Amino acid sequence: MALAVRMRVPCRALLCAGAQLRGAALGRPEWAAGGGDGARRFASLRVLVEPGAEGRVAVMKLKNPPVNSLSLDFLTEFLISLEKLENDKAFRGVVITSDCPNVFSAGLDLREMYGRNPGHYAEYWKAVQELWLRLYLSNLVLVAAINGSCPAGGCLMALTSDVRILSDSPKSVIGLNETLLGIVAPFWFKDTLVNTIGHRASERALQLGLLFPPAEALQVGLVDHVVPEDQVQSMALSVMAHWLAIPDHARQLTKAMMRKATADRLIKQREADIQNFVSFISRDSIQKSLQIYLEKLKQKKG
Ligand SMILES: CC/C=C\C=C\CC(=O)SCCNC(=O)CCNC(=O)[C@H](O)C(C)(C)COP(=O)(O)OP(=O)(O)OC[C@H]1O[C@@H](n2cnc3c(N)ncnc32)[C@H](O)[C@@H]1OP(=O)(O)O
Repeated sequence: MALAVRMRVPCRALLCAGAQLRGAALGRPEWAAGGGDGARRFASLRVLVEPGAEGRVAVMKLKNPPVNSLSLDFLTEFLISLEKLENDKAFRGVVITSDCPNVFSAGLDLREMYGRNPGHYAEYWKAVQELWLRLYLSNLVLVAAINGSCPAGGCLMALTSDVRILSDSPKSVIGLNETLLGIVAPFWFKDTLVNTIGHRASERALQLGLLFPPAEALQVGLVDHVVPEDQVQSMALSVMAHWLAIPDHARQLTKAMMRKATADRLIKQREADIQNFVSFISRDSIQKSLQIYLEKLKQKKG
């Protein structure tokens, strides 16, 4: 039974070791303990982890300004933080939120997917897979407190949570908008969406690259609650308390039962998925689409 509850994801240790090496190579400290909570509060450059009330819940704040794009450095730091929390038996739940105003996460970092070499694309995609697997199969209760815009990879990250709370703001749009960039959401992005909002709604949302405003996101089931911006965190903690009232072993086994088949589809073909990504993203036509999209983002500023 313990084996079933504690599902491990292969290659995690390797990825984390890689991250530590990368950080060390950059000559900066990996972790800084801080504040009165001593060892329980820790931070990397891009992820702040604070213990919440009663110490059973941690709040992870994404801090990769300006838009919390999921760069390789960010992903590796996030995975190390998550592993620390998973390994600390005191923690039963994590609220994931953003430290950047108006943006939860802008999704995958386009600069990691444009103008690089195949080896880099492969390393990056492996880290993206790892993020999804670790979050999707986490034994912790995960609540996404989505306090801003949440496109593409940001939406994928939120979809791995057990509950999503979205701030009621015109900036807080959420969805898998990959087609707008001329790229295609991989099957495991699609599976995660289908498991959340169903097949027909996903088909429409994915083809049109829809970014749902709060009321529509709630209606389609992409998020569970929409609340005023200043209540996102308190709502997340109150929902968390409800989920923590369930015995961990029963909840964890149920979560695994619901999610394992979806995760296994990727686990069984991780290497092929990496190769598909590398050949897709390396195509001249895809690189051109990304270039145009990046230029549009820059022009938007005027
Ligand atoms: C085979 C399948 C392969 C891939 C799957 C990919 C999934 C993805 O996640 S692709 C990424 C999709 N993301 C988006 O479409 C979001 C793009 N960004 C935005 O729409 C906006 O930036 C915003 C998130 C709504 C925030 O808007 P705002 O606050 O007005 O900031 P900006 O001025 O737009 O951006 C500031 C700065 O950040 C850069 N940037 C924005 N998004 C990304 C990103 N995803 N990756 C890298 N960089 C990003 C933007 O270009 C600006 O850069 P400057 O250098 O300051 O101009």
